Order: sequence, then structure tokens, then C-alpha cells
Amino acid sequence: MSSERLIYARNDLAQVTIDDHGVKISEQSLWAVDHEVPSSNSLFCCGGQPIPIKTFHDHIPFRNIIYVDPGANDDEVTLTYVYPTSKDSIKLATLEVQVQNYNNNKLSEYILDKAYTNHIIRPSVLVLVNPHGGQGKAVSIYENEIYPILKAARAKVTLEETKYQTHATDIAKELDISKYDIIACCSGDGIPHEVINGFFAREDKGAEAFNKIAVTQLPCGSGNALSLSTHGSNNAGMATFQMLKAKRTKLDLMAVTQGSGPAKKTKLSFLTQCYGIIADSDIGTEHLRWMGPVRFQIGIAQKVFSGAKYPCELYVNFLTKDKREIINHVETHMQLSSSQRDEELPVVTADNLAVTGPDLDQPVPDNWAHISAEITDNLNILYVGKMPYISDSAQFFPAALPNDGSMDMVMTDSKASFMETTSIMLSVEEGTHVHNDKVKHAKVLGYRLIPKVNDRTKHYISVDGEEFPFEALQVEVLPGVLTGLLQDGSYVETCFTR
Ligand SMILES: Nc1ncnc2c1ncn2[C@@H]1O[C@H](COP(=O)(O)OP(=O)(O)OP(=O)(O)O)[C@@H](O)[C@H]1O
Repeated sequence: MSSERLIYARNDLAQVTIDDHGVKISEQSLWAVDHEVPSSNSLFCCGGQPIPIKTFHDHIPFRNIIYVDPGANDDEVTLTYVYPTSKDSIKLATLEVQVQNYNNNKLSEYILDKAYTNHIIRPSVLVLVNPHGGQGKAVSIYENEIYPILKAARAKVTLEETKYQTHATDIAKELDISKYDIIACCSGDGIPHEVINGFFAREDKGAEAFNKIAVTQLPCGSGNALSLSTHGSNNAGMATFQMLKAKRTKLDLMAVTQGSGPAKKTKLSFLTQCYGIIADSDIGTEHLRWMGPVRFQIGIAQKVFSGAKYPCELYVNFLTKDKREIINHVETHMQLSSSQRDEELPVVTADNLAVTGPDLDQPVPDNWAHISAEITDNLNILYVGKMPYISDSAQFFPAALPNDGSMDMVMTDSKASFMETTSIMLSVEEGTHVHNDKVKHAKVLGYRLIPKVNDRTKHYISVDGEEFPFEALQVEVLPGVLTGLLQDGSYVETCFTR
């Protein structure tokens, strides 16, 4: 520090220096940081870059800074930043500082650039709040946990509440896309599903919208798989912070086609398709909605215990058949995406959104495998997904990758005993169920499912957690069409990617 600087140091401002990692508060100024300091010295990770708590009391990492206002003099700024209060929660704070080793009329912009290496400063965000999401808590979660962080980061926020089912689809279909950088769905997984399908219903199949606007979720619903897989959190404040700091990254979508001829309809899916016990337990227990996620587990236990079977015909276009290939696939793809991390995102055109598979009344291509009746006559779970976490206690697709051009297919049949099935379900939390001999797991490029369930009880096919017609469907991957927001371009770590 120069002697001149010492003379002019203001004692009403915290004295700091800027280093490569953030803002270091000088010892004499620590009084100015009046918030509590977490005692844990563990890493604050949650899918983003680790924020070392250990040194946090005298150092504000650039990543934690969400806004910087210029002060009265060139070497003074007000920092707005977040600090962790637990592994999965944050608080906002501000600190007026005088910077001892940097004196320039662009000081606030300099720090802001360092704070937002990955993403747009002051993004323009369309916030869609589903007032019925999360058992009616979405509005208060938005007001109390999400908006304060967006406001502190000076995001340009446009707020819209969804007024009816599929309203989000209509909004996305008619949207002036030039106005927004992000659509943040303050909801469960239902609203992002609707937004993506609203884009797809546009004249260019949504190409321009998919290129311009990142679609993300801030967790306000009962199922928040998108937030858990991308922001690493079910906590709305934390997810908002992670969203602001995330990197625009291309994600694969899945095109789900049902019907043929004039009745042919294609919808996009970003998360999962499901047939069997899990679909019936998720959608079929709507009457237990007030119970929240617990209803799902009760439904599964009931079905497993009763030995429920969901026969079908299944044709699959496999990328990997042997489970051992999946580990190599994940490693190779992660290396590839890390080498492409700084490249510009590819531009999507309507061709990338075109469905190329045969119609459902036509035979599947010769290279698609017909799964043997020994499996499909006894099938009890068919679950296909593109994101690793389906709830905070279920890494159902631990090998799922954002843009490897494939989906993860997981299948079990009712020949496994009740105890075996229970043990499989219990290992879903750690993601290790896919290693179980009784679980079939493959990377697939496309499949056709024809349900053959004859009993009279109502059954379900769910796509991204939403009910779809209980009839044949065909799915293919649309590689890298959606722009999402991921920490450093990757999904949250799983047992495969850790
Ligand atoms: N104003 C509204 N009235 C009725 N339904 C609505 C309204 N706004 C949105 N919806 C519907 O609510 C459904 C669930 O949305 P979302 O996923 O956000 O909530 P959730 O709490 O996670 O519910 P779920 O348990 O279904 O996941 C969607 O199908 C959506 O179309």
C-alpha cells in the first residue's frame, strides 16, 4: 500500500485489496463485516465452483459478488454479495469498500466483469410464477427468496403469473423473444415443459427462441428436477444465485411422438418419459397431492408389493448395450465438453428440431432392437431421462449428460423379488441402482413403446411429470437444441461424474 493511500484511507469504509480470486478485507476493517461467519470449513459446492468457507470471513470471492455500485471516489465501491449460511442457503449483504491497490474510474465494472465471467450482467429475465406450484407456496417463495436476489443483481425482471393450465405454453409461443435473456420458471417441472413446447409451437419450431433465451427453473414446485440437476439446489435463493452465475450451455431435448396420420402429435420433453410403476405412482396419486413428494414413495411401495406388471412391445435404437460402455461414454464425453467449454454455442435451425423417425404406423428402422418378450412381458419400470436428479433424494439417471446426443434408459422387471426391488429403489438416492444386475441401463438414441396392459385400472404415461395419452409413443433425441444454464457447463455431480 502506498503511503499516499494510507493518508487518504477513509475509516468509514472497509479497506480492501483485489487479488486474483476476489476482494480481500484488511484486518483493521473486519469490523465492517457484520454478518455471522459459518463455522464449517467444508466446501460450499452445490454444482458450482467451490466457495471456500474457511477463508470467507476476510475474503469475498468474485463468484459471490452479484453487484457493484460505484462510490463517491474512483477507488470506492459498494459490493453486494452473498454469503453461505449453511450448505444450501445464502444471505445477501452489502459492504462499502475503499480499494487500496486499484484506482480507476472503471473500478465497479472491473469487479463486475470478474464476478460474471460466465454470464450476462443485469440479465433481462421473464419470471413465470405458477401460483398453484409447490402446494400454493410459489408466490411467497418468489417474493421472499427469489426476487430479493434478482433485485440486488439489478436483473431486469418482468413478472407473469400463469393463470390457467398451458398458459406458459401460450406465453412462450407469442413471446417477443428480443426482450429476454432468460425465462425463469418459478414452479415445478411442469412450467419449463410448457415453455419449451410453446417455443416448439412457433413457426420456426422455436429455433430463434431456443438460440436467444435460456430456459431455467427456480424451485417452487413439488418436483424440481431441472433446478436440482442444473443449479444443484432445491433452495430457491441458492438456485437464483446459481442461475445468475451459470453458463449458457446447449442441452439435448427429446421429441415424443404419439398418433399417426392426421392424429400425429410431437411434443418436446426435457426431463423424462415414464411407463409402469413410477408413472402410475407419480401421476396416479394426484389425489394425494397435498402430501407432497411423500405420495410418490407410498405409491411405489404399494405397486412393488402387489407385483404389478406393465407388459409392452419395446423397440430400441441403442447407443450402448453393455453397461460397462456407459462409464467410458461418460468419461469421453466429459473430456470433449470440457475442451469445447469456451467455444461459441452452435446456432440451432428448424432442421435441428425436425423429427426424423418413422411414423408409428410404419415399422421401426432395421437397426432398432426388439426387446425380448421375456423382459417386456414382465416389465414394471421403464424410465427414460436426460437429467440426473429427479428429486433431491433420487439420482435416477446418474450417467445423464447435458448434450451427449443420447437418453438414459432404465428398466426393471417384476421377476426381481420384493426385497430386490426394494433394495434397488433404496439405492436410487446414491444413483448406484444402475449397477444392480436386475436393472437394465443403456444409452439410447430412440425407442418405440407400445403399451399392452389389459387390466381395467387406469394407467399412465408421464412425460416430464405430466400425464400423456396412454398409447404408443416414439421418442428421439434432438441434440443440443435447448439453451440451459449450467454451472461451468456441466450438470451437478453424480456418482458417475464425481
Ligand atoms: N393458474 C393455474 N391454474 C391451474 N393450473 C395451473 C395454473 N398455472 C399453472 N398450472 C398448471 O400446474 C401444473 C403443475 O405445475 P408445476 O409443475 O409448476 O407445479 P408443481 O407444484 O411441481 O406440481 P406437480 O406436483 O404437478 O409437479 C402444470 O400442468 C400447469 O399447467
